[in-house]
Amino acid sequence: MPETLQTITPDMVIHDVVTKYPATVKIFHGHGLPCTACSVGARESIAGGARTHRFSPEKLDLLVKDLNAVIKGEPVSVAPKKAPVGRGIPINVLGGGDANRPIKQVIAIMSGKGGVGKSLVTGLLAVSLRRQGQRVGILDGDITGPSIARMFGTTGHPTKTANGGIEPLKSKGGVKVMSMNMFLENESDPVVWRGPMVSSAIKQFYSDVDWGQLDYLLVDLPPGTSDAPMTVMQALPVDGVVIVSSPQMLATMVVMKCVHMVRHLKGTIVGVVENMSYFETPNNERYEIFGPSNATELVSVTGAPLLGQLPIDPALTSLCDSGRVEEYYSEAYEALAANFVNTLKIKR
Ligand SMILES: Nc1ncnc2c1ncn2[C@@H]1O[C@H](COP(=O)(O)OP(=O)(O)OP(=O)(O)O)[C@@H](O)[C@H]1O
Repeated sequence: MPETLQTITPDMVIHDVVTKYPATVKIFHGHGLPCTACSVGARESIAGGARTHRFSPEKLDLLVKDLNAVIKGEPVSVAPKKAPVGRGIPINVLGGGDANRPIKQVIAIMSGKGGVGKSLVTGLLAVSLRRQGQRVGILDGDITGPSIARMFGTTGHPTKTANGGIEPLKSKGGVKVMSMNMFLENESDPVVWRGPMVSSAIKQFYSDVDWGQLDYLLVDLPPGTSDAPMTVMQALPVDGVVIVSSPQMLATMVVMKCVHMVRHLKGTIVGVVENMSYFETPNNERYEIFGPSNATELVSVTGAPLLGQLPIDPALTSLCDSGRVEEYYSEAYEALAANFVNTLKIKR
């Protein structure tokens, strides 16, 4: 039975309306109300937004009438306007569910603490997904500390495509990569930018890059829960978040901060990964170098499945440093990629 439509009223929060009825985003913009592209829209009512933008009562009535019309598939009084990728457009509204969009799933990889191997896990997950025949891109959202391009050995500067977009660099194995390093004269040049410039670069990496058709765009977020990762989460149509942690109590405590942040932004944690779980000797003996696993706890605090427990492997460091991450093979990463794909199939 079709779901009963709820009548949209001026007191409803803009975020709730566009989350429930994504078609309304273009109507808000058609009426010249940009709240869906602004962080205020996450908590502002339709009437409040209209007040801020000096709508007359009649104009507000017309907007509400059109919002109700569009959800019923009836004609509206304005030309629906394409909404910019913006802060107030909730996670999933721009993304999920549209089988025709060129990038099927945008997944952010996040860690509360720096150095737990988030970038490495992003890179190796992409490698394994690619081996399984998936079309994968990596957007290196760590603008001030990018490492993805180096890991894949993608050198050179991106060029313009025929339609004016930016062509991402492609790794040997076919992973499309976009990273700030590609725009620097020297890889070691620092990017000394304030927050707004960082967020603008990240948005451009999403919207101006010609990603083509992708099954997964993995976004390697900057570490922590500060302004930068929050911007990524708000600026891009993220369908889900994978949290990477390591077996330390401290890391689990910090994971809680990620969980709160993702929930605050109304996102979905699709899985957790425990990196550096153990070291395995050539005789298959396992040592838990950083202490016993706290995967069970990770699952319980996030409410998301454990996608993989990854070993410490000294071979990785030299492969990453020499841009040969795609030469690495480990069953643990193949299992991670398989779990990732299956989990997202279920979520879809
Ligand atoms: N499982 C592992 N085995 C061996 N080395 C690892 C493993 N995981 C990560 N490393 C190494 O640890 C270092 C830090 O990893 P990485 O840069 O991926 O961490 P990060 O969490 O993304 O860091 P940042 O906080 O700077 O973004 C790298 O040199 C990486 O090669």
